[in-house]
Amino acid sequence: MREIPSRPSRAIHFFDPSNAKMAAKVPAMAGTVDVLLGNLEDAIKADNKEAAREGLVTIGRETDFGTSQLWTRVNALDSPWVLDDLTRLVTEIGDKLDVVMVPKVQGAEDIHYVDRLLAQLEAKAGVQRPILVHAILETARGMANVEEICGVSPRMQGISLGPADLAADRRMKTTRVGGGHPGYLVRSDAAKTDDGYDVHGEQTPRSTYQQDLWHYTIARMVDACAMHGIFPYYGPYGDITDVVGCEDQFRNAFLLGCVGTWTLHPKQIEIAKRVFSPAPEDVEHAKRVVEAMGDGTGAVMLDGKMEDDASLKQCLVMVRLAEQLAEGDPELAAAYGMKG
Ligand SMILES: CC(=O)SCCNC(=O)CCNC(=O)[C@H](O)C(C)(C)COP(=O)(O)OP(=O)(O)OC[C@H]1O[C@@H](n2cnc3c(N)ncnc32)[C@H](O)[C@@H]1OP(=O)(O)O
Ligand SMILES: O=CC(=O)O
Ligand SMILES: [Mg+2]
Repeated sequence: MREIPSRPSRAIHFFDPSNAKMAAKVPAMAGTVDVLLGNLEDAIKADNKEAAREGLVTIGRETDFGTSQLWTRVNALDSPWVLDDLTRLVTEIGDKLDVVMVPKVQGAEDIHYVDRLLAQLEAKAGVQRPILVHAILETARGMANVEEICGVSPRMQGISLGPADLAADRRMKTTRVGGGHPGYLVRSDAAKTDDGYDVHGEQTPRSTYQQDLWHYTIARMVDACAMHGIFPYYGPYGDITDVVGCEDQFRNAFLLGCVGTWTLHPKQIEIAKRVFSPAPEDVEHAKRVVEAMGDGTGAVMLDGKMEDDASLKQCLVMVRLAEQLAEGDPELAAAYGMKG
């Protein structure tokens, strides 16, 4: 493969194939969410690992996924389950499986191993196209090696941030699954008083602004992915009830360059689809810039602002994403004024 296929993947929706109630919902979700991911790793009880694997084989065989992709997250490479996960899934449903997500990737050697194993299993099972690989960025060593990981195999489809494991591995002092922390903030200066400085803000309140714990990590991941032509994603937002905080975290990732996110609960799917589809007003503006820029060179004024080759390129990113999403979604096509 010379180029990783770019398909909509705004929401990578996690389900537990060993949970009968959840698994029963999957066929009806096919075609409504960009990616359905059968999770075999964390969040699946050790006693249910085999049931989850077999549940995914059954779902893979029996479900018509329509426009949705089927992904899996296999167990970690140092676990007793991963060899059977890969062997069973590729030989039984390899033709349906688009992407294998590999957790806790440390370096190029992990991807080499999965790459070789997939090639052997694909050949054995007669799978006609390569199954792609997606790494989770959730160890400090993986973070240090992120550029190398992104470029190590032509199967590399993308990378997701794994904020929970990464926080633990880095020994961050948080206890959450993704999202921010109220203690990670900056504070305005203390006012000077006759007695010195009003450090507690008793007379002159000092404003605080919560900072983004994940800014550095996401930005570095985005650069590493862009450099190698693969796709970056935010990961889990564990506070299912905080739909507002979830939307903000997703939007930060979208603005920084991510193409999608994980969804852990059905209520996060709508948020992900909305946030990772460009806003119609931004698409409208981008189309006007493209129109105004003519052959794409020089500088023009539009609404009092200078536009040139560089802003045109940003606008083309927006328009092309909108066109891609409009192709499979009549409602978005209408909102963008594009052909569905
Ligand atoms: C750090 C990491 O690795 S994150 C990735 C690993 N974690 C996961 O994959 C978690 C996936 N999600 C879940 O397990 C669940 O959503 C939980 C445990 C968070 C919450 O589950 P519940 O307490 O059952 O949620 P809730 O009661 O709101 O569910 C409402 C309905 O949605 C269903 N549902 C919940 N989550 C999902 C899901 N991910 N996919 C499909 N259906 C789901 C429930 O079965 C329930 O169905 P019902 O109305 O027929 O009873
Ligand atoms: O697997 C995801 C994480 O945040 O850890
Ligand atoms: Mg993890």
